[in-house]
Amino acid sequence: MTVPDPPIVDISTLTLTDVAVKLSTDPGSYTRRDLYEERQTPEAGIGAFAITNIPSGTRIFCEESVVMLPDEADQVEVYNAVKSLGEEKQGMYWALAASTKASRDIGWIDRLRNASHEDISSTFNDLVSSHEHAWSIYETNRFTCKSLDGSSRSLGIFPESARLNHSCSPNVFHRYNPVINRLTVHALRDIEKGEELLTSYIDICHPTVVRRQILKHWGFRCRCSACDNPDDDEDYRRKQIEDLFTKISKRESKRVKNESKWTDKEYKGSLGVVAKCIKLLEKEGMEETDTLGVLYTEGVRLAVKIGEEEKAVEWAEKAVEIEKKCLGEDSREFVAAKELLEMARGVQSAKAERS
Ligand SMILES: C[S@@+](CC[C@H](N)C(=O)[O-])C[C@H]1O[C@@H](n2cnc3c(N)ncnc32)[C@H](O)[C@@H]1O
Repeated sequence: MTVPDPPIVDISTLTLTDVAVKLSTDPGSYTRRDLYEERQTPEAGIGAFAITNIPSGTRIFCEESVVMLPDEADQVEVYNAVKSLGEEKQGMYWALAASTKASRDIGWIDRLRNASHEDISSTFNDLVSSHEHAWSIYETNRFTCKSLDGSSRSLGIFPESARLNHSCSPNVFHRYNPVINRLTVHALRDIEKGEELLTSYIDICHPTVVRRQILKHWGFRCRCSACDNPDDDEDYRRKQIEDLFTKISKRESKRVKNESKWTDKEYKGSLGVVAKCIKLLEKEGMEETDTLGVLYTEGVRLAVKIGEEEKAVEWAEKAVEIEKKCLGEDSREFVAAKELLEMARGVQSAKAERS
């Protein structure tokens, strides 16, 4: 039986007001220094370490940016933004790590020279060095900040969260939340006292060789368990996951173009690919919003479409759990997942009443 298209909640169409009216409290801005401390690590500069057991889903950071600039900002704009900060925030900025190499693009140096109306020749070298230092800090510590509708991207510096080192098997999850204009960091699993809090700077679905290549940007070689013991099986599974994501997105683009001609068989085919990928992700313990969260949501849509309401409700419940754990109840993803669950339950009860 083919049911009519359900009222799918597309999170990109949820407006700020839609989400804001569902929020009752302002989360404030905080870092849970009762849960972690910063200290020097042997090889990775400063890191953040749990000083007590931290349960899965705990929000550890909820931080405002000190600098947030459009994606395309250059060295001059970054430097000017930093110099316009108050003394305390500037101090926090300059204290951050600077690991990236100088950019090969030197066009900004001409722009800097042209922008100055004074004779600065004697201090020009120092000025260029300061710009390069500000840029390297920016490049080392920036977090991506997407607008609510996902149409624009900025880069932000959040000086407390910037102390989080990287792992390809992370135990915390970071994401800029445009609803509350904060970067949030949540525990992805139960974290034991003494463990370092590690987030992933990159898409963890890539195999080791690709992850290493991307991580060169930050000037280090990752020593996490996935990179140090690159087990062929694990790498193969990550590659499989990456390929399945590509397949799912290709099928989805094809469906959008041929919506009216898309048959039940094709919906079932897509559901099969999604279910396979979900199984692999569950096995790998990749339980983030960008991996399992996205797939559960896609799976619910397909399962409802071909009349597998029980599966749809099961996955929608899991999607709600994942969004709550990774992003919290004040995220649009959580709100959308709850609405998806209500929709799936609604379709299920309507079917039960009919039969
Ligand atoms: C955002 S900062 C993280 C905090 C930094 N350790 C500090 O001292 O402020 C990123 C930099 O930390 C270091 N880093 C992060 N994760 C690392 C890792 N897994 N192994 C070695 N160095 C790492 C690299 O120098 C990287 O460019």
